[in-house]
Amino acid sequence: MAVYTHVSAEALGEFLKRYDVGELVSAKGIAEGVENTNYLVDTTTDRFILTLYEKRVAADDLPFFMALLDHLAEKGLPVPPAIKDREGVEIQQLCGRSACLIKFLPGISLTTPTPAQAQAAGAALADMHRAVDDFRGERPNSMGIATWRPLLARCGADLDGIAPGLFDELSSALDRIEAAWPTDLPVCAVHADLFPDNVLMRGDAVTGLIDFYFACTDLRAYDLAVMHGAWAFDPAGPTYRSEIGDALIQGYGPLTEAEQAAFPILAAGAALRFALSRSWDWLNTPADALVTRKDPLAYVRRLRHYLA
Ligand SMILES: Nc1ncnc2c1ncn2[C@@H]1O[C@H](COP(=O)(O)OP(=O)(O)O)[C@@H](O)[C@H]1O
Ligand SMILES: N[C@@H](CCOP(=O)(O)O)C(=O)O
Repeated sequence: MAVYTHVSAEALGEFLKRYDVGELVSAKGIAEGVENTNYLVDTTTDRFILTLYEKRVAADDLPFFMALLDHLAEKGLPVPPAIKDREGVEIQQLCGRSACLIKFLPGISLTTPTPAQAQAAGAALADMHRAVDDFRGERPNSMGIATWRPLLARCGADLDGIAPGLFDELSSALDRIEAAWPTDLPVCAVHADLFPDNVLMRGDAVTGLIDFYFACTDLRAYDLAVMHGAWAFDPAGPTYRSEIGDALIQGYGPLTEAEQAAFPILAAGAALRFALSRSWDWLNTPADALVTRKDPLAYVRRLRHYLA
């Protein structure tokens, strides 16, 4: 459930008057998602997503995310830019939160992708990386390799409550990953969280890349490595679906030799990143919270696969 902040019909009707989007017809809270409050909003002229940014998205980062979305939309990518109000403003305040009215994109979020869908999604990631060639915005990765050791330390011995020996296992995985992490690969603006649920599709066609709230400047092959872990395994983690992994990489197109050589360690790093962030959430989200906690062990299993 991802409606943390309730927006009354009166407040929303008043908010929409800033825009040239007609009158409010209906608004429904969207259950999917974990980070922000999202509403599906219908007006007399169109359909939109209203997002209120909750504590995990820093207000200072919103200009980077919105500039990136504007840049990609101008290049024809299927991403949802924020709608500008009559004065050209994208980032607003509503109910005490930063908020944006966002273009609605058609399509459905994937759960179990087919090889053809994985190929199309890999190609869409490559399109994005080409399109940011002339994007000048920069944002350090707030969940990048430099943050993994401090996060591991913050989780600490409590990790062993998730699975016996987990702290030691993640510590030695991090030692290996840090020692082998490449520093000289091509860097660009990356999505950094392009899981199947962040890709909207109709059949085998990508109709939307959404949820850019981890986007940052990092190794471009790391973006593909994040996708590889998220797409090419069964959800619980132990079974690698090579036909999906191959289709994703084929869709993305050729990596440099150095990127290919580094790919297993990048994929291990990505698996560790999600094992750690999910572990932190697991340990710090009450079991009766509105949000469904995601299983950290699904990413520990992927980590074992990449480091085997
Ligand atoms: N621009 C959009 N167009 C259509 N649906 C969207 C759009 N943005 C979000 N959604 C829907 O809302 C859900 C949650 O959005 P998401 O950005 O993933 O939330 P969160 O940031 O909280 O994880 C998505 O799974 C999708 O169904
Ligand atoms: N994709 C991450 C969690 C981030 O959540 P999102 O709803 O913002 O994509 C995970 O699965 O751990």
